[in-house]
Amino acid sequence: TGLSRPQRMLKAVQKNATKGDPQSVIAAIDYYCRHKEWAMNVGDDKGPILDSVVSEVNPSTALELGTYCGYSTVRIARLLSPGSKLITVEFNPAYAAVARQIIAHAGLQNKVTLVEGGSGDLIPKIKEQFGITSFDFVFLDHWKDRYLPDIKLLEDCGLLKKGSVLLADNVICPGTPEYLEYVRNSPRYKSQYFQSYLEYTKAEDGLEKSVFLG
Ligand SMILES: O=C(NCCCCc1cc2cnccc2s1)c1cc(-c2ccc(F)cc2)cc(O)c1O
Ligand SMILES: [Mg+2]
Repeated sequence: TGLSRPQRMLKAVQKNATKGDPQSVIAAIDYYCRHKEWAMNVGDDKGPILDSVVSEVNPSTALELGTYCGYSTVRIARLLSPGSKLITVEFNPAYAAVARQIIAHAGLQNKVTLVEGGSGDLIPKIKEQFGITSFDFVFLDHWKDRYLPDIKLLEDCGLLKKGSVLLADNVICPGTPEYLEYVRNSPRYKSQYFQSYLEYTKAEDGLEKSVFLG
């Protein structure tokens, strides 16, 4: 059966990107996915919106749910200040194996902790395992029907504080209707929609930024 799609993407990164240069890793993945084969990275339309929110928050502690091949992990980690930490969670071991190599190719492995497992199982263990009291920034990009239960879990575990910023991918396509309804109507969040496009396509998608009000 040969290489998987993530493995083919990794080969394209190893061939075309400069080791230790996150921007070249991002460019190599975007080129591959736009011209060779589509993949579910946040991509180069939504990516700059992600960048601007991360830069504005400048998080000391960040959480990413849904690593996939590490594209958004690299986008986030390259913007973190020295001493800041990104924890990224991936359910699929094969994806995680590729992501580790892509993150390492970008030279960002010291800023990133990749954890394998389901978000529902891992979130309650984060405080004890990583000594983190709360997250300044959370990027949601995993199972779309887990966005809502998982932010409630983050609240219940005391992992959000006043001012914590949530950024959710795919709120239009594939869509996260229950999540959107909740964050847009809850008095505990101030929400804002950033319209964009589904990665590497002309279909509409967007990111929802929600500030936790405590
Ligand atoms: O499913 C998507 N992302 C989630 C992968 C779920 C794996 C994980 C579950 C889990 C549970 N716990 C912890 C960690 C994790 S990681 C996804 C799909 C599309 C898409 C696909 C077809 C299409 F026609 C149009 C859009 C676009 C996107 O940008 C996506 O992000
Ligand atoms: Mg996504």
